[in-house]
Amino acid sequence: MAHRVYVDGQEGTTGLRLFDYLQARSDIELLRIDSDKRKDPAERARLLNAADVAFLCLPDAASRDAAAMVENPDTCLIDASTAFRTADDWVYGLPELAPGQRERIRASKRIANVGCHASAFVLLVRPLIDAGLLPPDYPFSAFSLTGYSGGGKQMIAAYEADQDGRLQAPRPYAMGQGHKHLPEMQLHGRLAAPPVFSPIVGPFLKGLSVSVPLQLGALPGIDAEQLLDAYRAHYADEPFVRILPFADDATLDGGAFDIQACNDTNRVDLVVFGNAERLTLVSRLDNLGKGAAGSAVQNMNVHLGLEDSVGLSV
Ligand SMILES: NC(=O)C1=CN([C@@H]2O[C@H](COP(=O)(O)OP(=O)(O)OC[C@H]3O[C@@H](n4cnc5c(N)ncnc54)[C@H](OP(=O)(O)O)[C@@H]3O)[C@@H](O)[C@H]2O)C=CC1
Ligand SMILES: CC(=O)N[C@@H](CCC(=O)OP(=O)(O)O)C(=O)O
Repeated sequence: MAHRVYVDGQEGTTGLRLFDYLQARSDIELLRIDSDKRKDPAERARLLNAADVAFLCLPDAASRDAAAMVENPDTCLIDASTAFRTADDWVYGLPELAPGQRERIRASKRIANVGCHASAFVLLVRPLIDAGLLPPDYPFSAFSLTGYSGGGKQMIAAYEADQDGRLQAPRPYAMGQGHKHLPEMQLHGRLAAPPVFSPIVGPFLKGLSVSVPLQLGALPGIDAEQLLDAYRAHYADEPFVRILPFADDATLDGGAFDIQACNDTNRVDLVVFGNAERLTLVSRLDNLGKGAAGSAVQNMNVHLGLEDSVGLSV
């Protein structure tokens, strides 16, 4: 029998992308809300409680309201917002996080999907901390370059309407160190303190890359190959994680890193750049794919006991 699936927020950026993934599947029965009722609490509550899996593709406050509407103990919620990513009674929706995470996602009815910047950061640092190669109190920092679809419908509209070209240069933001992904970066990265985090939005739709610089002088005995070995061991059986060989930037992607190379896939690429003194750990993913809707589908697959990759591309 098909799994009944409802997308609350079906006309938003993440919701539309999820629809693309789900519509094509014969094992899914999509429960649709009439467009003019999409903010009607009674209709939303009816569909949320009729679903086996309900995706919340909503702003944080609306996600909290939606979660409170669910009375059916069999409804599994997969929330795309920031609302529950560090909550004790929700499971972090990153199957690759650590041993046992897939089983936790399978067993839980409350799955908090990842933040796009946060997942790209956590996938880089967590295996190295778990392997004892980086200390949790290392003074971490990270840059993230992202496409404007990460800001949802309003930011997409602003970029599409940019008549005077003011948005055509990259724009750093959240410089006051209050970005909403910092708590999940710290908790799920297992860091002693939040990183210094510098996101930058650029004039392209999608694609995201996080860079984490490392000063090897502060990490005696550590080199790039050890870090790559730890990635290879940790991600050995992961269908969506690709470890690139140690790189100098003159050889990869024709001389400049292509942060859109994972677009339209659910893949994340990890690469280590640098020399014997200084390294940069770099990840890239599609912020709407592995950073949002693709990852939400992967979590649903895991929860339902299916192969991670059903309906997703690498
Ligand atoms: N875009 C991205 O790359 C990522 C987004 N996310 C998260 O996913 C969630 C959705 O983001 P995104 O799709 O980008 O946002 P959008 O603004 O594009 O879409 C949000 C949708 O939610 C609807 N909505 C708002 N309030 C309510 C309500 N009270 N009841 C029902 N529907 C409501 C909106 O309705 P209307 O159509 O009327 O505007 C809109 O369709 C957010 O929490 C975001 O932080 C997570 C990872 C990445
Ligand atoms: C360009 C841009 O604004 N991007 C968003 C991140 C989008 C994302 O990951 O979504 P969550 O809000 O669910 O965490 C930001 O940095 O806030």
